[in-house]
Amino acid sequence: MELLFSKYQGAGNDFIIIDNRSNSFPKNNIEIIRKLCDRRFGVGADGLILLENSTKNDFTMVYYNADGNESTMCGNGGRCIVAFAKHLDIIGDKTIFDAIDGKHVATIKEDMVRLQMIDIDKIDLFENHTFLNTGSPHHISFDSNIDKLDIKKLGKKIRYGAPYFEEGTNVNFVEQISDNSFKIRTYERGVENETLACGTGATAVAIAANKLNKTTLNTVKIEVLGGSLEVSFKKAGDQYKNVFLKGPAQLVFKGNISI
Ligand SMILES: N[C@@H](CCC[C@H](N)C(=O)O)C(=O)O
Repeated sequence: MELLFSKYQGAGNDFIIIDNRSNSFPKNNIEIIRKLCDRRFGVGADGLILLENSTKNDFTMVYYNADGNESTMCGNGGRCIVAFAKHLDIIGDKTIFDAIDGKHVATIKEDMVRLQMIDIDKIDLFENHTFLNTGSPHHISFDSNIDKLDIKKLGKKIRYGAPYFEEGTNVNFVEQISDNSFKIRTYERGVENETLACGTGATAVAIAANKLNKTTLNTVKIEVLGGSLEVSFKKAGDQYKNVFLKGPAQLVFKGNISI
């Protein structure tokens, strides 16, 4: 079978995106998804995303990690699928789409996509880390010199350790740069390595930083290895609402591949 795909990247977090409105993609074949994401034997990507029909909104996003398993929300993937839908003329400059964690509103202007994320009302604070779910689970620890860290080794230990075990978590190492900017490096579950950016991770770090009084501002800049992201939110008591993730989402190339 010949498969038409597009490859997108958002701050260096890269995805294969496929128009599956015809339901012809073999979505239960983990091996095919894994091979397509393989950087030597396939197209190469951190994840694969299907654009499918929605009965209520513009489209549905279905997300798979590079290991072939369907996973929870992907913030950068969500921004990239908005750019893809716009390139397909499915949407204009605004959209509402469905994803595994619910309905998402987004806007696109040139290659910048601003995506609404879920509201957050539960943040677990521990002595040396913070844990919260922004559509995907995130373990966050603040450090002084994250450039020096072996993210793959440290991240893997936390991802497979207690209390996460097999289900796992994404792991973020964070360094404060200024009042409202932070540098982060993320180990992603399902890629099982460091990626150049993680959107749900950037969102989690911005909210954790506010919760821990590391910033009092409600627009936070997040520097990642692949570029810059911006997270804004409204704090209402213990809740964080109107959470938005903003950053670039760009087409890298399109192609056909036999599967
Ligand atoms: N890259 C993502 C997160 C994708 C999901 C994650 N790997 C998981 O399984 O939790 C993002 O941009 O949010």
